[in-house]
Amino acid sequence: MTELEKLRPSDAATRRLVRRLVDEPERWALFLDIDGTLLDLAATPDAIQVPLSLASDLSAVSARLGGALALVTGRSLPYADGLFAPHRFPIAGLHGAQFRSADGKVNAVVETPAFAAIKLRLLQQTAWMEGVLIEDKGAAVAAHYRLAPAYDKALEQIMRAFAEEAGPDWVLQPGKMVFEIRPSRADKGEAVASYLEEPVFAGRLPIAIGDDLTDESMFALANARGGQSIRVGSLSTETCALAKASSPSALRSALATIASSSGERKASAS
Ligand SMILES: O=P(O)(O)OC[C@H]1O[C@H](O[C@H]2O[C@H](CO)[C@@H](O)[C@H](O)[C@H]2O)[C@H](O)[C@@H](O)[C@@H]1O
Ligand SMILES: [Mg+2]
Repeated sequence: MTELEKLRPSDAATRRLVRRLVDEPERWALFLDIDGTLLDLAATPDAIQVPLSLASDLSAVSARLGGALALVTGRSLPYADGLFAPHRFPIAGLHGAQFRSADGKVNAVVETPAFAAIKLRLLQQTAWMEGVLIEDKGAAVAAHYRLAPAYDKALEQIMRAFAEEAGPDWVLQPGKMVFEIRPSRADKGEAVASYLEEPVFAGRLPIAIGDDLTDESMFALANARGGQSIRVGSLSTETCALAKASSPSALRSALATIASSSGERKASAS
């Protein structure tokens, strides 16, 4: 049994991922969501834990793919950078509204004074909701009710009204125990499409891996381009993802296997 087989990830979708990226690294481009996909979900946005070897594993997998690995997240770009420093990946933050190319160029929506005023009123209007957390992400804002599920409906109403008031440049983005108001000009699918125009990614088949509603647009894009899409963990809503992985830890173990198999190809091929 090869080293690769001893480190077998825990489910079929991640096993296929390992096979693909080990046997044909020149063929694929990898687009990874962060929360609920690379990282286990936590009670609050800042309570997440980044496993020690994850950043270096991601860097090794990126090297194996010739740099064709991007993170596509609802987190802000600076926040996502901080999770994996000193490694710097191509990152699309705020669900695609902040975009850093493989060559480091950044194109991002900035908040307006009117949006800043809306965020302030949101804080004031939800101050009484014990356990609701407002996450200010600059050109986006998230209202979390993971610690206060009873406020789900009331919070949705408030966020819907503010999204309306913010106008066509912003849109309501529901997620796991969260309602967000994010810039409407780009979603994760459009971010992946933009990466696929870049020399590092061009000509490769996309593999999009995510866990939440916001990832459906990149699953659809990957599927439409003849690539693969994997939904991680459990979510009650329908998905267009072609495969399911059991958990972020199953995905992390697959990435560790790929990272540790530098140079090794299919045993039978050797
Ligand atoms: O697109 P992602 O990288 O998955 O980011 C989506 C949102 O993730 C964060 O919220 C979620 O994770 C939190 C920590 O595990 C959890 O407490 C919360 O309930 C989840 O909704 C982040 O706070 C958001 O800004 C992201 O948009
Ligand atoms: Mg996620």
